[in-house]
Amino acid sequence: MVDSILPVVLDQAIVRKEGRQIVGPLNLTFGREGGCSILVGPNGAGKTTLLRLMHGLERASEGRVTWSARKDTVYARQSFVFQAPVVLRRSCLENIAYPLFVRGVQREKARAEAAKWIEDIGLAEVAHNDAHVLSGGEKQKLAMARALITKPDVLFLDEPTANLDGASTQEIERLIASAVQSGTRIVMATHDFGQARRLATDILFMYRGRIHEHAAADIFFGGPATDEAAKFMKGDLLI
Ligand SMILES: Nc1ncnc2c1ncn2[C@@H]1O[C@H](COP(=O)(O)OP(=O)(O)OP(=O)(O)O)[C@@H](O)[C@H]1O
Repeated sequence: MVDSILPVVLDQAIVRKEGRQIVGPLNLTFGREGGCSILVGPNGAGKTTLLRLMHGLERASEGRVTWSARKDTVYARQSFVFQAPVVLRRSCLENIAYPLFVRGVQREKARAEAAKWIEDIGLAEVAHNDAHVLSGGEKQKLAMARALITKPDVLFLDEPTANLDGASTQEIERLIASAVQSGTRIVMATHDFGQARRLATDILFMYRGRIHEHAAADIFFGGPATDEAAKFMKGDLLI
């Protein structure tokens, strides 16, 4: 078994939709060094498309995305949490255990592991309730636990706290920080600069489908190198 599905390399990767180039060409590598890479940039810059491309939900129209493992391993060892939490028609506990079930882990063992996670996210009392009755913040915590239970090499997060209040955001950020500590590489999009400052090891500033700037978080927040990023940081409209 490989140690990690990383590095992943994007080589001249382009995504076109309806004849329009919406992302790329991108040349990028996410290595094994760990951490939390955060994508920032205006609406429509291509952040979601880039995350989906890496996760295999979009195909490169040109160029390549190359992982350091076979396809089946790559799919098994990465997860994605969307802005709107995805909840399966099952109990809360079974939602969290589900990725272990599909990987062939024995049911009791999977449930025992899920029970630790449900305790950790504060939903033990509703473990056997239908997950659809949870609040938005609770659903997102559930989605995070389900994404993390397999200890993925990489976790993609697309604005995971966009619709959440402060307390729920804090909980999700705790899970993200703890995943980074455990060695999961995070690649995440956010519009929340405070969150980017709290979590990022490096920042990728995206604009019009391209990465305009990629820098260590302290360097980026100390003063972006490009005019576009500086304007964006100031809150100026980028058109
Ligand atoms: N399926 C599609 N068909 C056509 N155009 C698309 C499709 N998906 C995305 N786009 C376009 O691609 C561009 C990039 O979209 P994307 O959602 O990746 O941007 P984003 O940076 O995540 O934006 P936001 O911050 O608003 O979420 C946008 O102009 C969008 O309209």
